[in-house]
Formats: sequence, structure tokens, C-alpha cells
Amino acid sequence: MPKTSMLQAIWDDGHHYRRSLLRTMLWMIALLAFGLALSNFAAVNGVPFIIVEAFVALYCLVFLWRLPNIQYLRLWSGALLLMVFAIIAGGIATKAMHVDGFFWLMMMPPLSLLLLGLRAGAIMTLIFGSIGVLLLITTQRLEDGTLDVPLMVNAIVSYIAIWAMSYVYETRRLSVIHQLQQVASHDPLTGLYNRLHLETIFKRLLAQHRQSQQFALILIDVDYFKQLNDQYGHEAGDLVLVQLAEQLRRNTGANDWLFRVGGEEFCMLLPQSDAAHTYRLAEQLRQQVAQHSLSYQAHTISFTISIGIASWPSDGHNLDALYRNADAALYNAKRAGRNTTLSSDMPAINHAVNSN
Ligand SMILES: Nc1nc2c(ncn2[C@@H]2O[C@H](COP(=O)(O)OP(=O)(O)OP(=O)(O)O)[C@@H](O)[C@H]2O)c(=O)[nH]1
Repeated sequence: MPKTSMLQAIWDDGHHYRRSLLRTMLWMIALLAFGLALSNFAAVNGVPFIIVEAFVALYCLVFLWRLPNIQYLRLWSGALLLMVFAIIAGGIATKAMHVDGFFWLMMMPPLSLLLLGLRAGAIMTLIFGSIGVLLLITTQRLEDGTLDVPLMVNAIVSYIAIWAMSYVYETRRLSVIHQLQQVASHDPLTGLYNRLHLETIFKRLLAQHRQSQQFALILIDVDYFKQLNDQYGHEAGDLVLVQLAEQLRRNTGANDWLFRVGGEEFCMLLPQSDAAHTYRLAEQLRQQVAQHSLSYQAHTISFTISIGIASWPSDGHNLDALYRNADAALYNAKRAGRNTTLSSDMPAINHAVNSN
């Protein structure tokens, strides 16, 4: 799988996972309901059952057909669970099923958790379980009419055990997914988002963006970073990157996004920022970095950055075009002597700013 679609799969995991589970489940229920409807043709008073079973089979088929693009997945899943439960509960209440009805109820905790999530799944599990126990109490009596206590205890304990195991499994699964998402979207050295995540965020911002607003992409590159590594060592280079990331973080607003997109290259997305504001912010950043120094062992290390800016929509309508233009501006900033901020619409030499 290409890296970006693998990342997409991780972001969308909840739905991917539920869809594949549902696909299997829907086929099984549809076939079962269809088979039961057929078998009820021969039964006395079978018509109400045939109607219900045919309806469930039809619901599953429509659900399957709409599954790839369905909007309210949880709502459809919730309705399916209610139908399945109603059939099981109806079977126990009418004594069409006996204790075996409760075996089928054991499916409800894992299905509720996996299809509806932890909270809604736990609530549904509690409701299904309580009704199931009530049905057992009212329908499953010993011959002398007294309560079948061992049956009750076994049913309740096994139902709770299955719910607890499903809950632990689902909680663990969600936490692993969260860790995977963190690893897939973050740079381990600086803790910033990485380049893979830039595309996801850009698409999201563009979808929310109003045509009238401007939007800026800034590329920031450390000057002479190779020399810095060579002179002070790789560890010192890492420290520079970490401190620069911290400075960038301090200069980003609540709506802005920050990424480490290469070795010593960073990217900022500034929604709602016009060209003048973006340029001011970038310049402020450049000056702050130039005035800052850090201590590493017995050394005091100073460094500078060069910045290239591109604005949406004048410099491009998509990420590739904006990035290319910001990169060209950054290249010009380097050629203009480094420690410079340039927008993509500025000629390289005339507008170069490289004073502290
Ligand atoms: N310490 C450290 N160095 C890195 C990391 N990633 C890349 N580098 C180094 O960054 C250096 C980048 O060098 P260049 O692309 O030549 O850029 P530069 O020396 O900054 O030169 P200009 O950009 O032209 O000013 C290379 O020496 C890489 O080995 C990292 O995570 N940590």
C-alpha cells in the first residue's frame, strides 16, 4: 500500500473496521433471515414471522448496498442491532426459543461495542442484557414454578464476562490505533506533525476554507545546517532542530499548523492569513531565530533560517502548486544570501531582507 493511503486507512480505521465487520455480519443475517422466512412458509401462523424475517433480510441487503458510502453508519448499525435483538427477545418471549435464545444474546455485547463504540455499546449492552434477564426470569421457570437460580447466575455471569472481555479488547484496540496514528503523523525528534500529515491537513483546511479568505504556506529551512552538524556534531544539530521547533510552536496561533517536512525543513500552514500578515510573521520569526543562541556542551551555537512564502489562491490552488512556489521562494532566499524571507511574488534580489 502506498504510504499516503496507508495513513488514510489508519485515520479512517473506525469506519474501515466497522464496514468489514458489517459486511460479513450483514450477509450472515440476510441469509439466515431469508432461510428462516422460507422455513416459516410451512408453519402454522407463520405469516407474521415471514414478514419480519423478509423485512430484516431486505434491510440487510439495502444496508450492504449502501455500506461503502453510507453517511450515518452508527444509526444504521444501531437499527440493525435493535432488529436482531427484537427477534431474539421475541423468540424467548413467545417460547419459540428457550434457553438457547440467551446463547444468541451473547452476541450482543461484542457487536454493540464494535459497531457503536465504547459508550453507546456499553449502554446498549446493559439494556439488552437487562431485558434478556427479565425475559429469562419470566419465561424460564422450573417445573414447580420457582426461579431457576443456577441458570440465572450462569446466564448473567457469562453475559458480563463476554461484555468485560469485549470492552477490554475494544479499549486496547482503540489505544493501539491512537498510538499508530501518533507514530504515522508525527516526527519523533521534534514532536511536530510530519510531511505525510501535511496532505491530510491541507485537504481538510481547503474543504473548510472560504473562497474570499487568503491562506498561506511557509517553508522554513535552517541555513548551513550541514556545516553546523560537521562543526558541533549530529547531536548538536538535533538540539538546534528541537529548539527551532519550540520557537516555531511559540509563534503559531491556535488555527495554524506546523510540520517538519524534511531534515532541517519545516512548513507552516496559516489559514486566514493574508500576504502582509504572513510576511510580518515570517520576518518576526527569522529575526527571533537570528537573535537566539543555545548552549551545547562548552559551545554557544547561533544559527539562522531562510523562509519562502506562497499564498492561496494567487500562488496555486492545490498543495503541490503552493509547495512548489514556496520552495522556489525559499531557493531564492538562499541565493539572496540566506537569513532571508521571500514571498513567491518577490524578485529574488531586490526584496531580500537579511539584516538582523
Ligand atoms: N542533526 C541532524 N542532521 C540532519 C537531520 N536530518 C538531516 N540532517 C542533515 O542536514 C544537512 C542538510 O544539509 P544541506 O541540505 O546541504 O543544507 P544546508 O547545509 O543547511 O545548506 P543550505 O540549506 O543551502 O543553507 C545534511 O548534512 C543532513 O545530514 C537530523 O534529523 N538531525
